[in-house]
Amino acid sequence: MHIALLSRNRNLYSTRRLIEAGESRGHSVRVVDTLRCYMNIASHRPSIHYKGQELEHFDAVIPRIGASVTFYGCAVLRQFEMMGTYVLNDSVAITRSRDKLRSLQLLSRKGLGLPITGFAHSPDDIPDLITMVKGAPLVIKLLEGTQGIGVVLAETNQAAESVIQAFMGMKANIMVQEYIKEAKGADIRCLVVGDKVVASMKRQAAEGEFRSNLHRGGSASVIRITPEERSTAIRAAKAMGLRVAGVDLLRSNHGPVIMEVNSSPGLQGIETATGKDIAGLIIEHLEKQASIPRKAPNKAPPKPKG
Ligand SMILES: Nc1ncnc2c1ncn2[C@@H]1O[C@H](COP(=O)(O)OP(=O)(O)OP(=O)(O)O)[C@@H](O)[C@H]1O
Ligand SMILES: [Mg+2]
Ligand SMILES: [Mg+2]
Repeated sequence: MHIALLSRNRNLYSTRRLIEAGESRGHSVRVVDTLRCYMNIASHRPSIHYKGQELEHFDAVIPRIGASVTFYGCAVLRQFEMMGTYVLNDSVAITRSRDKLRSLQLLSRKGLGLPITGFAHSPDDIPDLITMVKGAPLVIKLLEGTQGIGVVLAETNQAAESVIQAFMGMKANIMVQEYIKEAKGADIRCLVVGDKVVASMKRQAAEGEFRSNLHRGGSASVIRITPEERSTAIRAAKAMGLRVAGVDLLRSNHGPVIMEVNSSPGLQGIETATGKDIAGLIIEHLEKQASIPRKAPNKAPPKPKG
């Protein structure tokens, strides 16, 4: 296969590993810088231009689209879809995954477990909002946050109220969530490829910290997940329409609850923690999927609603 790897930087761990895995399985892999793609969208024959030339035909595209380039990256990916190219995760699913509220609403509709989560616009509704998520301690999250930045634990209702007021005053979009105390600062990352969890790891927050993000000093280790956790992760990826996803779960008293679903999950942490060749498994999945004949080149497979 000739594979396009949409990525801003070929030196990133995940990008390097996917090139390595693709080439070692006999494929050619070209790194295409997402932000250097441009296109004439009104053309009868959709195509993509790149650094002065038309891009060649690819059998498959692996999108690695960072949160800061979601909008442009998804437009580029959509163009590949219009050209009939097989994409590992499609643009609609990636767009959906980048909106935390929309994702949680969709997962809730599918009956998946979530922490009690609320959101509101008006400062007048703050006290009610706090009651709705069962009061402090509670977690307040910026919808656009990443790497644990913008995630705050409020220990009292009073603290919660002032933090929410402050965020609202800054016109920041937030959600308020029940604090899953029993998770004890740990979360579980399940890496889903196709309809399987191919690897999972536990991330434990550093001493005195409740956020388990590796960027916040958390540490990763291998973990055995329960059948319920496994099926929750698979159902979550499916609900989002993602073929490859990083599903983050918390172990709560009422079973696994989903925190978020990532559409470009990093490979470094999970490959290091588990010693598994995840990049290889992704390429293997791509080989199987891209070879399935698709009916109309311009039509993407059916997608879940929302
Ligand atoms: N409701 C909650 N109860 C307990 N701990 C939580 C809760 N929400 C978040 N956390 C902790 O805070 C960490 C960061 O939260 P979250 O993953 O939602 O945001 P983020 O990491 O900033 O977003 P992203 O993963 O997209 O970069 C989680 O990994 C988890 O350890
Ligand atoms: Mg997170
Ligand atoms: Mg995320």
